[in-house]
Amino acid sequence: MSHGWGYGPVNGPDKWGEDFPLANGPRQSPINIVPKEAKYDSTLKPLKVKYDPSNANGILNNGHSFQVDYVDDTDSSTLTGGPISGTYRLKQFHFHWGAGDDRGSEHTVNGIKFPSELHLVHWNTKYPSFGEAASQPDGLAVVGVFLKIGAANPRLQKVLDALDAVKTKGKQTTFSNFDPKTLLPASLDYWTYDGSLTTPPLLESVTWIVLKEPISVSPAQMAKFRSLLFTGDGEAPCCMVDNYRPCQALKGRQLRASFK
Ligand SMILES: NS(=O)(=O)c1ccc(C(=O)NCc2cccc(O)c2)cc1
Ligand SMILES: [Zn+2]
Repeated sequence: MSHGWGYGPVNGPDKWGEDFPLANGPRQSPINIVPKEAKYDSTLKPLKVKYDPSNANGILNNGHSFQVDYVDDTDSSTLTGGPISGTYRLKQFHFHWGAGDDRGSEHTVNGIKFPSELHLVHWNTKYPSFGEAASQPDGLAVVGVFLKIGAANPRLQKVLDALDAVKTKGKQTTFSNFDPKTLLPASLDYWTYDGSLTTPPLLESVTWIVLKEPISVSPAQMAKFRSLLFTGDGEAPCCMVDNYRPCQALKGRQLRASFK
């Protein structure tokens, strides 16, 4: 692709392999989760999430999604336990979503797509930085949370209210004092497998931790996600929707469950 990657017919997931050969690698994400094929692993520990709301450090439209960034120069917002060893620091969270409620998530369950999926991105502090960690097989841990259409989710509202200020690619604004733990469902039961970033550079450095229980989102709240643009100011506007990669082959990987 001569132009940047995206989700359109010319630069979308089917074309990413031209510039990013890892697209056809052995541990690509997302995958279809088949609960009956997951192996319960009693040695998996409970997830331990400790976030400091004061680490929230802005919200950005990066042209592919929007993300809320966190200050990650200390261990004040971390993920430990679960399938990972050591301490992983929260770097950012973002979402993927569809043009309609019938699609939008990256992972699927028994082939079912959810309207959206939240990703909380963490990096292993055994490495000096996110960039370094992103190139290591145990460098990143992403917690995935499905969003399901239902009652409006008050926990999402502060994020949604900030979207008007980041409508177009490259726009960013202040975003402070937000604890992403409030976005998690009651149960932290999870599936886990070894995978990759779901966008270029598709690095195979992610321990995926996908929560079984979804959180709710209302149709009106989904409309707020869909009000964003892939395009920058002055460009022909293109709605930011369907920013999800299709499921990739399991290629012999084992999917484990933290619950029976
Ligand atoms: N959708 S995802 O959670 O798999 C995901 C998380 C983070 C990123 C990301 O940070 N991309 C930019 C990047 C990647 C590697 C090294 C870098 O310095 C920056 C991409 C996808
Ligand atoms: Zn993501």
